[in-house]
Amino acid sequence: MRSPQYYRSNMRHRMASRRLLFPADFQLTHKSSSSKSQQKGPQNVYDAWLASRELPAQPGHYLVPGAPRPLTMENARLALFITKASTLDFFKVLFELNPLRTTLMMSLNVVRSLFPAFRGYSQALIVDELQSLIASESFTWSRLVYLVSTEVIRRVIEGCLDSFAASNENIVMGSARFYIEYKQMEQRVRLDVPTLADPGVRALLQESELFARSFTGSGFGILSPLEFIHIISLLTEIFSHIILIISLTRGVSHFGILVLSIFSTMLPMILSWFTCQRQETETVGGLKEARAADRQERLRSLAYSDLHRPEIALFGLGDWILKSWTSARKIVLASEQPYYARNTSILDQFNLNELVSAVQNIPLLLLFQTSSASLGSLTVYRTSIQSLLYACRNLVSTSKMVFQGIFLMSAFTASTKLKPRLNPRHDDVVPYISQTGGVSITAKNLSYTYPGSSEPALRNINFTLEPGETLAIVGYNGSGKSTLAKLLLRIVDYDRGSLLVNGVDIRRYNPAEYHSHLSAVFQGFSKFSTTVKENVGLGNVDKITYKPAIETAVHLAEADTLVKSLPTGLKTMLETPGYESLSYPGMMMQEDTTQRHGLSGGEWQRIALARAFMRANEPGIDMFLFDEPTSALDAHAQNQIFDTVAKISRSPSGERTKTVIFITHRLSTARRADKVAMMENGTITEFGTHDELIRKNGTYASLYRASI
Ligand SMILES: Nc1ncnc2c1ncn2[C@@H]1O[C@H](COP(=O)(O)OP(=O)(O)OP(=O)(O)O)[C@@H](O)[C@H]1O
Repeated sequence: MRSPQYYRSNMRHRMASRRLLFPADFQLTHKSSSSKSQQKGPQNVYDAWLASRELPAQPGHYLVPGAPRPLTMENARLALFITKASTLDFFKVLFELNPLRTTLMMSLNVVRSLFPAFRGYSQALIVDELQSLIASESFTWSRLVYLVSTEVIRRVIEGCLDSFAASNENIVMGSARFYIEYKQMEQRVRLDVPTLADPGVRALLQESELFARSFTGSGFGILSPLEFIHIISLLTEIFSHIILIISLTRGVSHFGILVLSIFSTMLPMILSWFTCQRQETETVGGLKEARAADRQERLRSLAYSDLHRPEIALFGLGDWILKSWTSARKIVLASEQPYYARNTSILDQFNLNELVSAVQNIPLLLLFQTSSASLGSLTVYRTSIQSLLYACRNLVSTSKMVFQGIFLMSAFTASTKLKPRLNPRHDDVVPYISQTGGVSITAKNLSYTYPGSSEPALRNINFTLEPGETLAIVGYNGSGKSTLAKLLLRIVDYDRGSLLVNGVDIRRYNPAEYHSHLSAVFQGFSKFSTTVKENVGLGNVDKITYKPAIETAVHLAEADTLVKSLPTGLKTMLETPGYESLSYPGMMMQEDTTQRHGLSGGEWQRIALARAFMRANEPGIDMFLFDEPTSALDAHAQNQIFDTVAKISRSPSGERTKTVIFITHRLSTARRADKVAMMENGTITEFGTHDELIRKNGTYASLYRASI
């Protein structure tokens, strides 16, 4: 059983997240966990989204992300609220992406919805003409040929219009998809570790992702919000059929006609089942598109990956990811156009079912030759009934989809308002100003508990570091060394105490700006699924294509011999654990002919060091932080790396220019530092120079003696 402290700690994190995540219009109050039961309605879209997920009669328990909302009065009210609060704005944004084409799309949808009624009328004229021809003494074809030709021309025009409307719709949808996906990616790369650790944020982003995928024809296309337009055209269609039926049935006993109409509805449905069988899975794209699809997916998973989040933040990779993804995505989207065009050819508009349906009129002609009602009227009536049935059925299913789509859209809208939790309020931001020699750090009573943990990982951390000093953090496993490093690098925020960097509260720096003055190697550093060159160059994206800078970094990390030994040197594609190439739906699978090369733990460590050293010679880099940078290196290599670090943290004249912090289990390297922090159970128990701590004869001294 969990202790009350656990729940208090959990609650504290949940409430803290709600206070910090949203701007003023998304300020959540304590009622949010049971918002459905509140008399007052939702305050904002997030509230409405959360309330729609809440299980009835179980406040605080939520449907899993993506689960359909039951059709209840309460959910209908929430859907209405969301529609009023955000849907129109959202459509406005989409409209502004492509005003002309969107207007055209909407107008064409309404016009096309009138086609079935026209079609029925046209068929009726032909049938009437046939009837009068058969009944008349003087049989002439001219009028019938005229009507049939008109019908053929009408169908061709209709087919062309349909084809044009479909390709126009495809372009509108394409730009909407791009916008939504871009916004999604943008949010992912901007959000920081604490924001993404929040389960509420995760659920919100998951539903937002489902929404983005609803724009993909081959994904959750049925949930597309553009179904709203479909509803309008279905309503227009239903309306036109009703008008037609009313005008035809005035004064006619239509029971028999109704029965026959329903019967004739069945035949096209059976035929449509058969024609569905011939549809094949189409594949498109060449090598270029396949590569773009592969790269797009790799970048997408990079943007979504929690594993890479710290380095994405630290090295400011957000823009690079977006830029690279944009170019790959555009290639993939362009390759989808021909596929769509093939699917909407004019031939497809000549639907076999409809021709059969027209043929069905001939037996009807013979059957009802004696009826007082015109056979044409009967035909119109029958096709109208048939279309009305289809349209009503479509309306119900489309409305259901739109209902679910509204909630997914609200997740997207609310997610675009998420603010990275580490970003200071606009009024609080202080620009980072470099000091001579490197950063100074003053930590006072720092404490930190991981979300969901009952025990703090750090408690009452106190120490001071002057500019240019070197600090070694040592201690047992799990004593909090890496957590302290994440706090110092502003990857996570502390709960209590204060942390001054250059005399300024670290919380007042813009994290991206602060990160641009640091370089680091994390304990679980990233192994990017790309070339050696990119793996190193990502340490300074501005120079990712500048070979001399990459070669210098490789040299500093003593990785020259390694790179030379690889099959294609810097261009060698590295094999990374856990990465699987994904193909884009509908994309032809290409044989991956590129040989990927695996590296040993120590070799990967050199690549990670080279990445950090990409910033070594950049002006304004004030601190290096290495979390066990040489744990996999042999003693000789380790000494060489520390010599390099000592060299690059000084100017050519020997003055210190960077503060260096390293975490190590090898106490022989710790003695190279100006100061040593000995950590135990989440706190610093001993702090001073190596000699001071040896003289103190405490834990550090005994560990040191044990290591030599
Ligand atoms: N994401 C996390 N969520 C919850 N607890 C965590 C998380 N990461 C670390 N901890 C806990 O925080 C404590 C400190 O972990 P930390 O990684 O800082 O230790 P460390 O001193 O760096 O260990 P090592 O020497 O093994 O690298 C540990 O008890 C660990 O279990």
